[in-house]
Amino acid sequence: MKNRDTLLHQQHLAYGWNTDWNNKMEQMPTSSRPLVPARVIAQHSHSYQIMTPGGEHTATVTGKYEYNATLKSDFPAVGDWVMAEKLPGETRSVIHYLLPRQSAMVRKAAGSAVDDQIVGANMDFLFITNALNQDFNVRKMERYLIAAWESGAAPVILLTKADLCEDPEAFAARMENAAPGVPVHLISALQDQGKEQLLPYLQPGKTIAVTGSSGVGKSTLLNWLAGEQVMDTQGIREDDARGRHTTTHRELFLLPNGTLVMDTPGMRELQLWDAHEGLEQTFSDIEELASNCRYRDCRHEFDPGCAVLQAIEDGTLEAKRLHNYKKTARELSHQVRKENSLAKKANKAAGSSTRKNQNRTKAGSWDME
Ligand SMILES: Nc1nc2c(ncn2[C@@H]2O[C@H](COP(=O)(O)OP(=O)(O)OP(=O)(O)O)[C@@H](O)[C@H]2O)c(=O)[nH]1
Ligand SMILES: [Zn+2]
Repeated sequence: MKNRDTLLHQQHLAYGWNTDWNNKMEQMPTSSRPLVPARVIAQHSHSYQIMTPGGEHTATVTGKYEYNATLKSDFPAVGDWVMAEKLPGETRSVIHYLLPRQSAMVRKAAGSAVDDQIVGANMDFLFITNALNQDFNVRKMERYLIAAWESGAAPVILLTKADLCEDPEAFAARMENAAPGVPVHLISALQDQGKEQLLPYLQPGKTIAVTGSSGVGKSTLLNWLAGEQVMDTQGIREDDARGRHTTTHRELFLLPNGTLVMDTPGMRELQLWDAHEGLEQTFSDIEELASNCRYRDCRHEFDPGCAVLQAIEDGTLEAKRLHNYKKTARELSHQVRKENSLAKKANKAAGSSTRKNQNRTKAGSWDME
């Protein structure tokens, strides 16, 4: 029995617990309850799967947690570390509070400035995938990059299905231009090519989220990295048509080498909102040039002494890239205005019920009393 406990304890440690998390836990208010740290590995509509020192448990949040939560993002999400209490004699736990997130992918609920949802938390790396077929789209990748920079995780671009492309290097070069400072890797899961480039990310205890549009090969990639079938792929779904794939639903997997990988939804569902920091990082080449424009509020249009236009003239910057930058900046500003006015309307309608929101504590800093 002793052995088994030790093993499970190690298994828990393998889910990414480290001294940083231990410090965060120690900064939390003390509790008289026997709380242990656990990591959320799947989210269902009313419950979670969590990995505790005693193995995998089903869990729900306490009533007090629910009462204090005002935003969707206050609730645990896949990848979160929570403090949980085991229910006696059961493989079930209750979640008392959340440890402050180190990084988070946020999905804005459409039409609401305040109600955002976390689609993945505490990732170290974000693999942004794009397939080297008709799917290849620089502009789409720029949007993913903005979200990635906003999340706090380090973005890595994977160009998948390299076997389908005549000149993959040319596409890689285009992507590198569009993603300054972001590593770009060419891979083919089907032909087992390029895995060695991913080894620096595949470290024990590190968490990698994989994102990208449907069909780019995310599931195939995860299975390839795992060296076994951990995800259903589209090819397989087609074979067993009538919903026979009712395997237990998991969103955070432990690879045999100790790396954690997370499956996240595509960006179609991820609205960009108030992402100006991410915009600046995604277009850091333009931001850097702009710092040399004569006027601080240069619009890079017809302005004299514009370093950005000069770079286009010199051929060191693609005109298309400036075009994308401006277009995205406009979209973001438009989105912010739209959401703000919707939020104002919602606030008016809600009246006094928003008072609770103003008093709420920040996500991750739950008061234990
Ligand atoms: N030629 C080629 N095809 C691939 C490769 N990787 C995946 N595919 C194929 O692309 C299709 C989609 O792959 P999936 O892994 O299911 O894609 P996904 O991104 O997980 O799709 P969703 O689950 O819809 O998000 C399947 O038919 C795979 O066999 C690759 O490296 N080369
Ligand atoms: Zn300028």
